[in-house]
Amino acid sequence: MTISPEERDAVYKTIFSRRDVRREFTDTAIPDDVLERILLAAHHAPSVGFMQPWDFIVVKSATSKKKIKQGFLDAHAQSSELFEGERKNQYQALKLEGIEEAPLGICVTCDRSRTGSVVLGRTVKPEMDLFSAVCAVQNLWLAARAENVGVGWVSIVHDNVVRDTLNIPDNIDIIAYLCVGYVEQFQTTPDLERLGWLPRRDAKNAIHFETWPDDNPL
Ligand SMILES: Cc1cc2c(cc1C)N(C[C@H](O)[C@H](O)[C@H](O)COP(=O)(O)O)c1[nH]c(=O)[nH]c(=O)c1N2
Repeated sequence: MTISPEERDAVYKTIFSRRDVRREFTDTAIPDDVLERILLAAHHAPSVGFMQPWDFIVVKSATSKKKIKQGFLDAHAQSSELFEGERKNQYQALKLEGIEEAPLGICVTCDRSRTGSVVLGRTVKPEMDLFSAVCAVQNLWLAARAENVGVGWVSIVHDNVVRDTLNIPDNIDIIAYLCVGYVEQFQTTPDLERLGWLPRRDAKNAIHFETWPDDNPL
């Protein structure tokens, strides 16, 4: 199957216009067929040894969202102590989640023992199963963008809060808590760039040939 130039352009458009969404969610419900397509795309991610270690927990209840939001507030307060001076003020002014505004939460997990202890491709790099679950997150994020649905990743919550709220067993790793919903708009630049937290690194400084450069520019 060949991808036509128009289809290729749509893929790049999706990649470059994907954003982490934290504030622009609307309450419009996501139709079941749209959610199914997004989750099916996530489920078709590559995975080490084809172990497909992920599960997706769709969270709709206001009670669960409230608990996770409280977990965010606690972790955020702790995190802000790690920044100093003006940087701390800047950190505290950022909106870094849309847990209660988003109509859906999706928790992505990883079952590291799903297909037994020896996994093709994981034998010398044990973290490959976790990376596979992250590939599922990226598929989900891009498929959502193609459906004009926004996604925001919230990692400023301790795992135990998400685990207790969603009844996730101890042997299952928590990879991501995602806020998902239709949005008023997708920003053209990342919020952290637009608000002066960090600039986008020049792509040409990230791409090297043959060896690690002597002087690796930012
Ligand atoms: C693993 C991981 C974890 C997080 C994120 C991303 C990833 C990949 N990001 C989103 C992140 O800030 C964002 O992707 C970058 O700022 C780039 O912006 P765009 O995604 O291009 O809009 C994120 N954003 C946020 O507001 N709160 C968070 O807790 C996190 N956590």
